[in-house]
Amino acid sequence: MATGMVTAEAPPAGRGQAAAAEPLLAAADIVKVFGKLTALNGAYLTVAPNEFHGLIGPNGSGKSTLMKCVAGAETPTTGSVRFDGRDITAASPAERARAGLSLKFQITSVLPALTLYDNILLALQARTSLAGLVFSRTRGVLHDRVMGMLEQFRLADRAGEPASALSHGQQQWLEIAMALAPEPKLLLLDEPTGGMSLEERRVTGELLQPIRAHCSLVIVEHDLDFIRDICDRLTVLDQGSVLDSGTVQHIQASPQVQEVYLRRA
Ligand SMILES: Nc1ncnc2c1ncn2[C@@H]1O[C@H](COP(=O)(O)OP(=O)(O)OP(=O)(O)O)[C@@H](O)[C@H]1O
Repeated sequence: MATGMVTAEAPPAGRGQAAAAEPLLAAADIVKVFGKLTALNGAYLTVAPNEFHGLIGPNGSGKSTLMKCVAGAETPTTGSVRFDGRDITAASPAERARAGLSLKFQITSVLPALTLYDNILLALQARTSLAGLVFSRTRGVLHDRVMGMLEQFRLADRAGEPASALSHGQQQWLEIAMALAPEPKLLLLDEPTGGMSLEERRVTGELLQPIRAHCSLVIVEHDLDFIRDICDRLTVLDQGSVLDSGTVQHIQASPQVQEVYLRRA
């Protein structure tokens, strides 16, 4: 858990206050309208390099929609998304991936009939250009990277088995490994511990910690204990707007946040 000062996070520049240094991700003033429904109404999300950031809020508060606006799966009606010094508001999901954004959503993308090894290899090759595949000494390099990812997620001894043989939790870890294979700067996870046992959740927290050295994380989760344990900062959405954003300690002490969660308990 973070041990920094108990401070609320400033809204991003453009909402009245200048940010101290440019964050890795700054989604600002995001509005998303679906027909007559306003799913996001001026939401924002700011993430620093190497930060683990949790996005929480009641059902239907707009968490997944905000993640999709960051990933490019949805286009904001208005607002802006800056990533690693670039405005990516209009960039395609593929362009965002090349810029260093990687996402794993609730719906799995593991290919169950393929081995764990080939699932990771495919994830690596998907981000490697054809020229890179043809001209580089790829096989050996990619082999080391595939096995490295499998080892990091405690799956190396099962490399040759089909992904369908894994437990639900292990499939989630394989998919996180696939999302991390292209070495992104920011990983987006939407409810990665859904359907996991308590022990699998605990291990998931352990497996994620080392990525902090080279990658930031935005994670949507309903398990507040899990998110409090692994995140540095939290943003709380309610009815499409940010209720509060700041360190875990700040959010835990926030009267507005307590009011929303108590109101719905
Ligand atoms: N493609 C869509 N078309 C129409 N309405 C949508 C669409 N996607 C989301 N919504 C609506 O937008 C609102 C926010 O949905 P969203 O899935 O972002 O919330 P959430 O906080 O992730 O919810 P949950 O915790 O239940 O997953 C909801 O009312 C939802 O029904």
